[in-house]
Amino acid sequence: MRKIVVGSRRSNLAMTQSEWVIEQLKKHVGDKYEFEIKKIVTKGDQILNVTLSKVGGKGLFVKEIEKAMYDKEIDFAVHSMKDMPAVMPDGLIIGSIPVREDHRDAFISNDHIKLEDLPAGAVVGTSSLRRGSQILAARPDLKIQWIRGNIETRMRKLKEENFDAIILAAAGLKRMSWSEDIVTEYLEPDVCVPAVGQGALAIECREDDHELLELLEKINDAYTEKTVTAERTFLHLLNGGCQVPIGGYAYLDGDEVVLTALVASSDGKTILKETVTGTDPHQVGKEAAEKLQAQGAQELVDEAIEENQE
Ligand SMILES: NCc1[nH]cc(CCC(=O)O)c1CC(=O)O
Repeated sequence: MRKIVVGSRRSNLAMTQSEWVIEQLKKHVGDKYEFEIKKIVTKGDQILNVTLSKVGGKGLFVKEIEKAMYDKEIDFAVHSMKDMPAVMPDGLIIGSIPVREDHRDAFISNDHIKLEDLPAGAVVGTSSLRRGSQILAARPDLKIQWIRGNIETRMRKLKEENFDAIILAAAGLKRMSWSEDIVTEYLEPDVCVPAVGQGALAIECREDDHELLELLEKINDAYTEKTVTAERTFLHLLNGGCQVPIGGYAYLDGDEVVLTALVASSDGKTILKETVTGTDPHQVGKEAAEKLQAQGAQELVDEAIEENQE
């Protein structure tokens, strides 16, 4: 009997996600395999008081885990899709994309005041340029203040510090079984385009582990894979890391992928948004990138990268 070692960040969300994946796999393998979770501390988990975009962005959460995979200390790792770099390192692949959780952002305010009813000058906490930008586009009279920490920490800061509202991914709340009562409203993509891949998981493994790949294939979700592929193709072509407000959300309408893609300025004054439809997710992602580029998206990305290097 083969023991499969799952590498996981030690946060509650990461552990919950890893456990969820193991549960799904067990439905297909019976007791043919044994699973074990190995906790790994990443740089991103250690640096808590700096804006993520300033310390190198997404790669921070995955490097140590990838090393453990090369060294065969672990066999696969469960990541939030939105934390995955656009390009996979040599020898590693996304072996499976399970069914997506809720893709939306959840708006959580003190006294359950909705976004449109917040008084002028109210403070919204987020560490996401994408969320900040779209909130300011809808409500230029609000203030965005950076907030970091896991869900528990942010909820505590909402109550104890000078925040009127915070925004969290609905998926994280749902996976952690937080009551929906804490959510004031879910922001639909027409108000706040989610992060590319938000709510989806990526299972990363060695590309030559064919036995494991065959197993992971069983929990791959074709709908999620297709839509996330369109979103990630768009992200990759615009070369947008965490430095620029960027978002993308796709769903299927019959055979067709419908992708809404966004690139914006941090102050929310420039919002470039396009919706593209087609049957080939790569083509749809590419077309969305081209359409936004034609509107000046690359300039926004380049400006943001320059600002970040100062
Ligand atoms: N940015 C951090 C992060 N990465 C993944 C999730 C959980 C949601 C998901 O799976 O997309 C979160 C929390 C959040 O954005 O509120």
